[in-house]
Formats: sequence, structure tokens, C-alpha cells
Amino acid sequence: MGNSVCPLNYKWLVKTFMLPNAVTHVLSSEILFLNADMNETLPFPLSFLSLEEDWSANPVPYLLGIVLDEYRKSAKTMLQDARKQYPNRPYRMTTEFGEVVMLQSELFDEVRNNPNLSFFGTVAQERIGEIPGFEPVAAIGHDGDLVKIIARKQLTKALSQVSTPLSEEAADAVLINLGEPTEWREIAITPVLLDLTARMSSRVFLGEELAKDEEWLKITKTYTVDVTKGIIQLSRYPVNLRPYIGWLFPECRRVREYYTRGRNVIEPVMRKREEMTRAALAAGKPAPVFNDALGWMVQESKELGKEYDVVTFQLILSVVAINTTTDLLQSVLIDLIQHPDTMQAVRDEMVHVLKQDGWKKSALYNMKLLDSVIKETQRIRPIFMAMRRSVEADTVLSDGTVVKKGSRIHIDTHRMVDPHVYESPEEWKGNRFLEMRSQPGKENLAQLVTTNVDHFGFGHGLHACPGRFFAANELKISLCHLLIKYDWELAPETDTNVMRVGFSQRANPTTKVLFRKRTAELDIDSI
Ligand code: HEM
Repeated sequence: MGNSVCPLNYKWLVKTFMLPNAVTHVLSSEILFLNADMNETLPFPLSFLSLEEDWSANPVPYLLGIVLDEYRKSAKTMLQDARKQYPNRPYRMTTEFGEVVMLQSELFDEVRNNPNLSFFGTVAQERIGEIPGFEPVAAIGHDGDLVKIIARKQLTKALSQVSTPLSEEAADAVLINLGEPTEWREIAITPVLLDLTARMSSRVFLGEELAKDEEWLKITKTYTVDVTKGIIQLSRYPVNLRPYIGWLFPECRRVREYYTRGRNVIEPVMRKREEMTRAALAAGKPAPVFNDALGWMVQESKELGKEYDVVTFQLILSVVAINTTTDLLQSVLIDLIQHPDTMQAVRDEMVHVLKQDGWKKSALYNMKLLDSVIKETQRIRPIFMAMRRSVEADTVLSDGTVVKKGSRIHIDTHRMVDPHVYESPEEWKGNRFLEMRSQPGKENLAQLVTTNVDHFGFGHGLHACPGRFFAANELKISLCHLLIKYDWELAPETDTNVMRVGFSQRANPTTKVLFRKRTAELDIDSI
């Protein structure tokens, strides 16, 4: 081979050590001085290939893309470029998950109900759950059925009963976090909304007592935030190294600490409940019913005939529910601040509906402009730019593409911003989906909780988010308290740019807002 480098050696390195992000990290792009704009100056695309191409035949762009950490920084641009290069066909891309087969949105309908494709299976592939403290993440990957059943069945069934308790928690949370200032005050908004969501979710997941327990609130918030940070850190490293390097990162240490602290809070509550049940039965009375996720867990695990660890289960719920809801809540609030006329129209709608319906089941359904606003924010900025599925058995797609067991496919979300699907797709139009409701046959399609191939902010098909009905209610109730009670503006020169890492995107945690108490048209706390 003389001086030339055998491409097979590259291939061997990549395949054996899942090299991409090891190299990436060591030669991190900051050190390499290169940035995302580099992509525009190169005569070839970085890091993606058609299904037929063998990258070892032309390794330079492929490896360069990997070394430059291009995907982590500019997945959005890369998806756009790849779409032009491989219109309507699958292609391959290198990511922190190794190589994935990328499908265009149009194929989502074809794969959405395929039992060989799993959402939670992708979590196991990433091997982060093997690090001590990340047991809930592992349990998602290996054992996520309980949380899905509870979200789909019990949580959705309980919706009509939880509006009032959720509103009570929201009232407490806004008072604790914002107070009642009559002058404008500046505040970083993410921690406020995280606390609000944690309190509201905890009320339904664990009952009233723990929803007010400061130690539990600290645990649920810190755990979810640090799990996310830990995943971002670890995803820079080769998959096979991840289980062994968790101790390097402070967020992983905190994850471990808070997992243990969670146990210290929840186990005594479970013991107390068991004693109450024993005492009731001994006295010949019916066993008490605990109508929260702790109680549902006991009931459903009996039906499934499986033992589950209660702390792990609760922290799974925290991980799937709290960050996601906080993130969307923040994005909606920021969009409304940037569109004050729509904010006022939403507020008017809330006041009108609440005066008419109180917290009756119909109330949240009747907030149709609000529903449209949330869906519009999610259309433009979903949490995932590509939905993910692990392949649990060899699968042949309609175009003949074979995806092998153990590999991974991702589905590009581009139809959500495709001009052929939505007029002026880059423009945020709060009433877009409200208008869509009046079009024949589209009334259901336009609702926040409906998923389809043109809008899959909550995913689509077999693995569409089962918590979306609850999340939608929680978001609407939070926004009622935030908008009816306060005026909002952006703090001068604050940064509202979305944070992107790979295919994930999140509201900016540094965003600051101004707020002050307003004279409310109705006393929402006394409904
Ligand atoms: C605004 C808040 C939320 C957003 C944006 C969100 C988004 C998502 C997305 C995009 C998926 C993947 C779907 C797919 O790939 O097809 C998902 C799955 C899931 N979500 Fe949510 N979610 C939210 C809140 C919740 C809540 C509150 C819960 C539970 C209480 C929950 C439980 C789950 C579960 C269990 C899955 C896995 C479903 C499966 O694999 O079958 N989510 N979510």
C-alpha cells in the first residue's frame, strides 16, 4: 500500500471503537478552530452517504465530518443539505449513535406502526443507562412498558379529575417563584418554569404531600436536568466507553447522588401506604385507593405480574415528563412575548372560557387558540429534529431498503416546515391550526394532541408520546396562571436562540424575561 492509508483501517477503527466521537472529543472542534460555517466552504458534504455508497472508497469527507464534530454542531444544516442530495430516499449519517439510516418524513406513515421498530430501544443502544445512577434510563431501555401503560391508560383516564389539583399547584408555584411585584422585575425564566412543571407533575405522580416536599422537588428537578446534561456529555464518547467514564463528569456524580436521595424520600411514603392498607384490611375496611402514579404503579405491576422499583419508576416519569414540558412551556411563552397581540387574544380566550366553564372537562378543549399556539410553537421547534427508532428485527422498507436488527433509523421532521405542506412555514402564526380546524375534515388533525405525518412534535404511530394528553393540559393550565396574572416582556438583549446538540433542540436556558403582576379579569385561584 506504500504511503497510502488503507481505507479498511479507517473502517476498522470506526466500527471497532465507534470512533466518531472519541476523535471528536480529543480533537474537539474548538481546538481545531473549525466551525459550522466550514460546511459551506467545502466542495463535498460531511458525514452522510447514500445507502449504496461505501464510505471507505472515499473516506476523507466522511472522516472529516466525524472529526469536525460536524453533526453535533450543525445537524439542522446537514439534514437540509442531505435532503437536497438524496430527495425522497433514505441515506446514512454519522451521529453520536454511530451510523443511522435517515428516512424522509414521508416514510413515517409506512414505519410508524411497525412492531420491529422501538423508540425506547434506542435508549438501550446508547449504553448510558449502564452508569450507576442512570438506572431509570436503563429501565426505560429494557423495561419501559410500565411507564407507557400508566401514561396511556391511568394518566389519560385521570385527566378530567386533575385540572383543579394542577391549577392549585400552579397557583402555589407562581406565587413562590414570581411573587406579586407591581413593578417590572427581571428573571431567568427556565428555573421558574422547571419548578412550576415539577410541582404540577409531582402532584399527579406522587400525591399532594410529596408535591410540596422541597427535598423531592430538588431531586426531581436536579435529576432530570443532570441526566440530560450527562447524556450530552457522554454522547461525545464512543458508545462502548460510556459505561466506564461516567465518574469523570460532575453531572453524572449528581445523578448518582440524587438517585439515592430519591430512594430516601419515596420509600418511607410507600411503607406508610402499605401500613395504611394493612390497618384498613385488618379492621375489615376496604383498602385505601391512592389515585396517583405511585398507586397506579402498584396496581399495574400486579396486573403485569412484574416487580418494579418504585424510585426508578418515578424518576423515569420525571425524565420523560418534566424537561420536555418545561421546554415547550418556555418556547410558547417566549413566542407569545414576541407576538403581544396573540398573547392578548389568548388571554381573552382563557378568561372567556374559564368564566364560562371553570375547570370543567370542556374548558381546556375550548381554549382553541391556545391549543393552536402551542402546536405552532412545537411545529417550528420540536424537541427532536429527527425521530428515532431502534431496529429490533431485520426490516425491509417499501423501496427495498433493508435495515438490519441492531441498527437504527431516524425520521427527518422536515415536513413540519415544508412550504408544500404549510404556507410560509418559517413564520410563527399563532392561529394557523385554529384556522385549519375550520377546514372540512381537518378539525381533529389541527388539535395539539393529534399526530400525523405533517406534525409529529409528539412523535407518531405506535410510539407517539402517550403523555401528550396530560402534557397538553398541564401546559394550558400553567399558561392560564402565567398570562392572566402577569405581564411579560423579554429582558433587553437577552438570548432566545434555540440550543441545538445533534438532533435535539431546546429552549435557551439563559433567556431572561421581565414580568409584573397585572390586574386580572378573573380570580383564577378561586375557580
Ligand atoms: C411537552 C411535553 C412532551 C413532549 C414534547 C414529548 C415528546 C415525546 C416524543 C417526541 C416522543 C417520541 C415519540 C416518537 O418517536 O414517535 C415521546 C415518547 C414518550 N413520551 Fe413524551 N413528551 C412530552 C411529555 C410526556 C409526558 C408528560 C409523559 C408521561 C407522563 C411522556 C411519556 C412518554 C413515553 C412513555 C414515551 C415513549 C413511548 C413509546 O416508546 O411507546 N411524555 N414523547
